[in-house]
Amino acid sequence: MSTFDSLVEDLTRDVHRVQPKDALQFCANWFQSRLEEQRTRMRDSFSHRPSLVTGSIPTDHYLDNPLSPTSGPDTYPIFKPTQGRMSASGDSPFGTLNVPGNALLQDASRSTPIPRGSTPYQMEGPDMYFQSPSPTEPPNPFASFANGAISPNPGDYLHPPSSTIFARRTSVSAESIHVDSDVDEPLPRFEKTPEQLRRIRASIASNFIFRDLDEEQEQGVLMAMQEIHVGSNDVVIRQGDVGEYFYVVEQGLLHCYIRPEPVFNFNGQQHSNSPEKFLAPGYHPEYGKKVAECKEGSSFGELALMYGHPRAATVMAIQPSTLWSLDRITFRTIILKAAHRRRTMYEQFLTSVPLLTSLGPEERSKIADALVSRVYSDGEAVVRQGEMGDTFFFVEDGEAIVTKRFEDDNGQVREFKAGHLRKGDYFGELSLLHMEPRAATVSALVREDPTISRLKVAALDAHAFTRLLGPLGRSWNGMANHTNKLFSLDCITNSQSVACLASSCFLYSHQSLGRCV
Ligand SMILES: Nc1ncnc2c1ncn2[C@@H]1O[C@@H]2COP(=O)(O)O[C@H]2[C@H]1O
Repeated sequence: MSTFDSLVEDLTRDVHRVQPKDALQFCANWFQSRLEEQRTRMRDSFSHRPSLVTGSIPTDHYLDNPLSPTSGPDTYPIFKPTQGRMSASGDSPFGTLNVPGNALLQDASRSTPIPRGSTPYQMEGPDMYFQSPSPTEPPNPFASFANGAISPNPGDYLHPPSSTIFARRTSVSAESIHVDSDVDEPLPRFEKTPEQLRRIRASIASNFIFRDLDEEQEQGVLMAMQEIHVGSNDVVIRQGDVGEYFYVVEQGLLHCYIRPEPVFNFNGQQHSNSPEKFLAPGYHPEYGKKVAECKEGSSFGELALMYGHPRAATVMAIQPSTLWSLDRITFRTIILKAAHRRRTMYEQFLTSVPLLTSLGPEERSKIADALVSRVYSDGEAVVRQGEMGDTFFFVEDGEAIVTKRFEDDNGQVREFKAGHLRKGDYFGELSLLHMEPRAATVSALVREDPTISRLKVAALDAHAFTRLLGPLGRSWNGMANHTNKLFSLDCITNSQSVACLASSCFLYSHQSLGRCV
């Protein structure tokens, strides 16, 4: 697939997911963020080559222009987290961004913090809320490239988040965050009781947004969170607003609504939406169509924080609910750092995988973003023979055993060890390639040697596998055909030792010929 085709495919998926009210603006932002991501990668690869670092990187690879908000009228009262119940306040949504380390508050031309109470101008219509840099100018989606302002900290980039978080979407740079440095401006901290900490931990336990955090990062997140209680019908987020907080639901129920796109006639006049539509089930008279429910353990409000877009939906409490809010700066700083660390770790790992040697750094980077780590206890099965497969795996750490069952001539089921997988080996592609049940069982090695780590695999779902490992299609087929011709193989592993079964006999070869699971 060409780069263009794969970009369009990614964009189409994101548009379907977000269903933006202003599709053109969304696409413009999307492409801009992709461009930034690509520039960031280039900058990264330059910075890993010392000879190129000084003086020879094109200036635009260093540009990361902070947004330049201009004072304007507030459009909404907004609910802001307080240390107790949520309160309605007429303050600017930018007011609470006035925390240490927020580069968004640095107006590039003045280099002074934007005062509390100012907000970007918003063009307001019955169904439209566009951000504009000035009350008199239309929004310029490419402003950060057009004005050419140089960041006060060259090379100070906000890395795009892992695209595995939120289906391979990338971020728009709103704050400059040093993802590589350990020294950060202090993030907000709110003291908590052990009971509160326990409740937050329970609420985020199964939330994938927090999966990449190490202990210290998790601690930072826990301390920065604030408890909020909302009553029925309280609006927590309004579509079109600037995003300030991300929320985790501890208990309760909230609904997300999206207002319909405005419809224009040929004269450019807006049709009023038919009132009957809003009386239909699933519609809120003011906030539009219900698109999602947020229950215990789920979260919302991440999109605007990640991509610098206005809020994509209105979120309203249906029942009294307890939420934990996380401010935008902590969210971006910690979550992005974790994503960056994770990407770097996987990129390094993938360079050691022989199968991927033909791929370029950018392709490896995409795979790195799509991988999800899973850990298995000794003897636990990762895939089972006979089950349909929807995932492909690399062995990230530890070791795995491949076993195969078969019926002997007497009709008895027998099992034999068909392979031993180690770091860098892979399995699970056959059933994805041929849409067949798993040809063998792969389980975590039962360790007798205490120096061997627990089995950790990096998993790639079927969709990502097809998209990202598509370029290897010929190699897969080549391998499969080759091995089938040679041995009528049911099973060969990727290790240097290759075990295979042909007509109930074990052949043992020392070549890496093909695959089994
Ligand atoms: N279909 C949807 N489209 C957009 N946002 C959604 C949807 N379903 C749930 N949401 C959540 O609603 C939130 C509104 O604020 P954000 O745009 O920051 O992030 C959004 C998502 O977390």
